[in-house]
Amino acid sequence: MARVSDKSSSRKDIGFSLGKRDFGLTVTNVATPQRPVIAVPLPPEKEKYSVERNHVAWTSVRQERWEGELVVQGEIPLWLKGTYLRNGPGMWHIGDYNFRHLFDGYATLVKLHIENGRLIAGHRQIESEAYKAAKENKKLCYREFSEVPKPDNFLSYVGELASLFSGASLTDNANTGVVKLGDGRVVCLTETQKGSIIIDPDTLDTISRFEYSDTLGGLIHSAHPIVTESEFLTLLPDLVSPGYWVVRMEAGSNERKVIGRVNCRGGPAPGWVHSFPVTEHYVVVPEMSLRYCAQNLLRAEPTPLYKFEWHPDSKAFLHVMCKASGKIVASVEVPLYITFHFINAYEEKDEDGRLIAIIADCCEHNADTTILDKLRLNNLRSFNGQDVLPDARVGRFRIPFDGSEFGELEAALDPDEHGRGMDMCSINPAYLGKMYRYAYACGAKRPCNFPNTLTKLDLVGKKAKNWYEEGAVPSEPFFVARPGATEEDDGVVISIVSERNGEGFALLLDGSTFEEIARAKFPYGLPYGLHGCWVPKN
Ligand SMILES: CC(=O)/C=C/C=C(C)/C=C/C1=C(C)CCCC1(C)C
Ligand SMILES: CC(/C=C/C=O)=C\C=C\C=O
Ligand SMILES: [Fe+2]
Repeated sequence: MARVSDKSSSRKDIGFSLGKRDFGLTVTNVATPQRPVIAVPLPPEKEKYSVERNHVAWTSVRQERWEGELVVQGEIPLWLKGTYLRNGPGMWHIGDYNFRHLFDGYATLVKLHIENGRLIAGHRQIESEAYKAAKENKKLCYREFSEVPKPDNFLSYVGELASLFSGASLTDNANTGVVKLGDGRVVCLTETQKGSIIIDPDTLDTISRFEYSDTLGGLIHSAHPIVTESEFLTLLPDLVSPGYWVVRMEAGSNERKVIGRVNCRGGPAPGWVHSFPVTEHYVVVPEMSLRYCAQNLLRAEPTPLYKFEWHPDSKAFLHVMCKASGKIVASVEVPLYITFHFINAYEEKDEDGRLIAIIADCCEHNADTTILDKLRLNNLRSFNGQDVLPDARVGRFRIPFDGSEFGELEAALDPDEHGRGMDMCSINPAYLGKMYRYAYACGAKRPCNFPNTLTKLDLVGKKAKNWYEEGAVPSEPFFVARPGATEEDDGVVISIVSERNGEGFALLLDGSTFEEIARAKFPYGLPYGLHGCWVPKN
């Protein structure tokens, strides 16, 4: 078993209790955790799929924060210097009250600081207003993805029902992703604009809310902006006059400026936009037929589609906007689709170098909305060996530039290559918006109820290579390129794995061979997390 050294045992314990269930948080001394690590014995073979209620992936993080050095098995390349940060909803209860959906949890940031082949890890809760209010009042005070405060405490805490429309009751629980802006600031994000929170990548301290200094307004945005050294691009859905504002914020600024606007072509509201892709010159604006729903926003009890509504009759579209002019240069109807995550996009040229189409790839759930409800915690916690994860594929859109009304959607490779599970993708960032070959994602080794493999996709060779360990739930494989690399897959892939026995480890795979190069055990398993970023050390 890996040893764990603790470099912060003198830190003061400022544990607190969220209601009756005591978290005993902020225990930084891992040698004497407040609760023993519960080593759940592996069930006998015949019962190996007995209901997994206590998988650490779906269990609230056991301490508010921890930091220490991990023992590394294998070898971390010496060129890898920096901090991997991963964000995600890691605390799913307030006292005895349990949240329902994976996306409801309060944000848990994890760091892996890597230097000279050594690894210092840590995790910490983000001090959003929503989290602090829950701690102080021992109850839900803001609207989360599916959770809504009960009228009495909601009214007493925030004031009035109209606060929904002003945004005052919406959460700022920045639990989806984390990005490093071109100016070095590190920001945690979710789908509400107020849930943009600057953190310190070394200490994981919450610094302040990221205030957008413009007057663009709106309450929500895409959870996945496109961030480069020079800019931050995002989409602001307009729920009043259905459409999307495409906006750009220069590195170093807090002011977003409008590039252009897309009006929706179908339905009563914009389609949900969790992410979107760009090419070198264009922004692709997806209009899914899973649309925001004002009625569902107001509901106290979630529906199986949460804040959304499925409108297949309203059709599905992809719009292409020129980044330089803001003009819409193509807008096509496409087959119905469901995606959280676009992978990448690029411009297709003919032999004379003329642009003939845009190719956009995503993790596509076969236009089946049930994936959203499959991510309910009760479902995730009740795996009993049944193969209940709906099929997904790498959906490849082709948007022709010849004035056609329709675009195409096909699987980019045989979905059986990755067990027909597909989500949580990354690419080599140097290939953003460009023709690319490789993507890394989570696939499925069936039977399963959640993606359980790390998968390297070769979109040219139409093959996938999968990493799998029984009972393991790995998070998004995140690619970090080797400085000076000339091959697309020359780098490492980082993931954090939660194990069935309550343990967990950081895992490094070689980006090219997809073989394990190192792993380092945490003192205790961490809950599942969503998206990460890399903060290089120069
Ligand atoms: C964790 C993740 O991937 C998504 C989180 C999404 C959230 C928190 C969405 C919140 C929303 C509301 C609280 C009301 C308005 C609609 C919507 C943006 C879905
Ligand atoms: C984890 C996930 C989907 C898994 C499906 O197979 C989606 C996460 C979305 C938010 O980031
Ligand atoms: Fe996401």
